[in-house]
Amino acid sequence: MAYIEFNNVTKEYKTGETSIKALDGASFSVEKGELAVILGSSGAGKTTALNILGGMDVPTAGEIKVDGRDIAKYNKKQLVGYRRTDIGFVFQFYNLVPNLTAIENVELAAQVCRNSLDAGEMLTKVGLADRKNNFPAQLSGGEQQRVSIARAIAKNPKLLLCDEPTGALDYNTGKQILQLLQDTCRNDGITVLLITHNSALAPMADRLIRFKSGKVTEITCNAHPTPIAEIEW
Ligand SMILES: Nc1ncnc2c1ncn2[C@@H]1O[C@H](COP(=O)(O)OP(=O)(O)OP(=O)(O)O)[C@@H](O)[C@H]1O
Repeated sequence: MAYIEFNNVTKEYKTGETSIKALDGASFSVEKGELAVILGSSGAGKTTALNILGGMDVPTAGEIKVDGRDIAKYNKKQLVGYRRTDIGFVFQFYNLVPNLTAIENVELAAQVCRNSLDAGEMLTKVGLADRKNNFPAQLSGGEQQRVSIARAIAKNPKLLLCDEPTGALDYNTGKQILQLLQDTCRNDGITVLLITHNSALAPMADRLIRFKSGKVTEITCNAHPTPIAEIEW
């Protein structure tokens, strides 16, 4: 059994008479320690799949196994615990607490986890040791995203889920962030799932998962992923 098993998952949103199938029998798996890139056009169901995998949303039907446990069967309390301890999120717009410093933002996340890692060490890892006492407004977009990655990995999560993490960044800054995510996966053994619109990033993946109209239309495994530094777009 794979580390992540997303089996025949459906998510239907009903508003009045109309219903939208954001996911329509989507299936994929990811092995432990892999970097999986999720590609697909707008509205294909990528964010819905990631949110369900992260315990932020629940499926209408289907099975979602993470490390052998079916999280689709979790009750609300179990989902809170799962989100808190097992999942690190990185979003397009950082979502840092504005009136806390960089290190306080990382500590805040680490405090709620049992096996959390040292906040200062995580900021050093993402190259921000000398900016730890700055507030988010004093940091550039790329630096804020580094803090949000430090915050996510300080939880020592099973999965690092990244939804368009470079969507708000320029080319070079975005590339540095992708390098950091690739290094985190390689050096720390964290399983990383990364949503992007940029199909040029496909070669950086151990596994490429393509979504279309709520379904997974293609899964490709790559034995020799390309270092992000060698990818141009
Ligand atoms: N809460 C919701 N209520 C109703 N429809 C929703 C809701 N969330 C998502 N949808 C719909 O489900 C479909 C899939 O959305 P989703 O955000 O997962 O796509 P996506 O592939 O992540 O798109 P994008 O790349 O633009 O972020 C879309 O048609 C969207 O409008």
